[in-house]
Amino acid sequence: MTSLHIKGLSVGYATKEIATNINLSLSGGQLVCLLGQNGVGKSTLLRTLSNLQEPLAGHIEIDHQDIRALDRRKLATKLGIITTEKIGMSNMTVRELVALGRYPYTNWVGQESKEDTQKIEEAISRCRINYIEKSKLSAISDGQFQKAMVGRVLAQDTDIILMDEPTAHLDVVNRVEMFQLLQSIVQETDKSILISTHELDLSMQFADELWLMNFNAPIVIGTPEDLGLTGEIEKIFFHEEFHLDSRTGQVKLRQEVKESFNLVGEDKAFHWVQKALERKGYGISPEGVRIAVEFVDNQLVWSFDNHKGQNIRELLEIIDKK
Ligand SMILES: Nc1ncnc2c1ncn2[C@@H]1O[C@H](COP(=O)(O)OP(=O)(O)OP(=O)(O)O)[C@@H](O)[C@H]1O
Repeated sequence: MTSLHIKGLSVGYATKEIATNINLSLSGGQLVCLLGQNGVGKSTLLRTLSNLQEPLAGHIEIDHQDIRALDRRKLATKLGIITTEKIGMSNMTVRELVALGRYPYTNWVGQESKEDTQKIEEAISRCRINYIEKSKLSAISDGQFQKAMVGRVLAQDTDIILMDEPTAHLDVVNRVEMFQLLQSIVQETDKSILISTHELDLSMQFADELWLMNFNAPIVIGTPEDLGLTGEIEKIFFHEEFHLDSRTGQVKLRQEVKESFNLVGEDKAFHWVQKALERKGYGISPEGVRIAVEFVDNQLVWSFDNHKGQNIRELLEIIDKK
């Protein structure tokens, strides 16, 4: 199995160094999510790892060979990358796009061998895009296009796959489907996938490992759970006015709590009432006035200070009037 080792790597541009002294490894059957704020250098790192950009210092080794010593075709049999650049081939069909992944293997006339055909068909099925394989790229949605791009890199059949923001511009259903697809690939094929992403909540749920990139700091590595526990995740998304709750991926405002309530009751009702109270600047504490909630016959029932009601808006109105 192919492995990638990064040793003392510095990445950046002639005008500025973006990240220095990076030491990391990537190998079999792992989905790794590279997280960090805009401009921290995620794309620069991915481009450097795939030899699209020269490192400023250090080495990137695949199977203990420096990638700069491998010719393009050889490297393309070991590592595949999907960047965010749009490819201007809208007249091509989905199948033709996936077939492009075979370029390191096809013979000089570009004819498809039996093995090529098999790999292309496998990639199409795995990405569940059979139903659009004859469609033109100009006639498919962003979500379908992203899956076709994954199909192309799967057809390339490399052990290591890098992707720059594979869920950019996708709706929530397609974003989840993309993460499920990537997880199934690493679990069933033993490939390693490294993606840069802004999807904190999905990364927490699907990644085997997170690489957290922060400005002027070493990259922090660990399982989502370890980094959630140690507070590292909240650190990289630090902001004076809000923070990201690493358990839920939700934004929480740092605001003065106006008043706290002793919220008690059923789980689902508790969750949504708590969310509403926090949005309005209230807190939850056993010392506060009691708010009891239930969820009966698919209906919220709350009671507070001699009032009873069935929706959260009424509860907030009563609290606000007090
Ligand atoms: N060709 C370039 N020449 C000089 N600086 C560049 C170049 N491309 C990017 N940069 C700078 O490098 C830094 C890192 O950019 P990069 O695109 O790698 O960040 P990123 O973490 O991928 O950001 P985003 O989340 O917004 O995609 C930024 O300050 C950016 O302005």
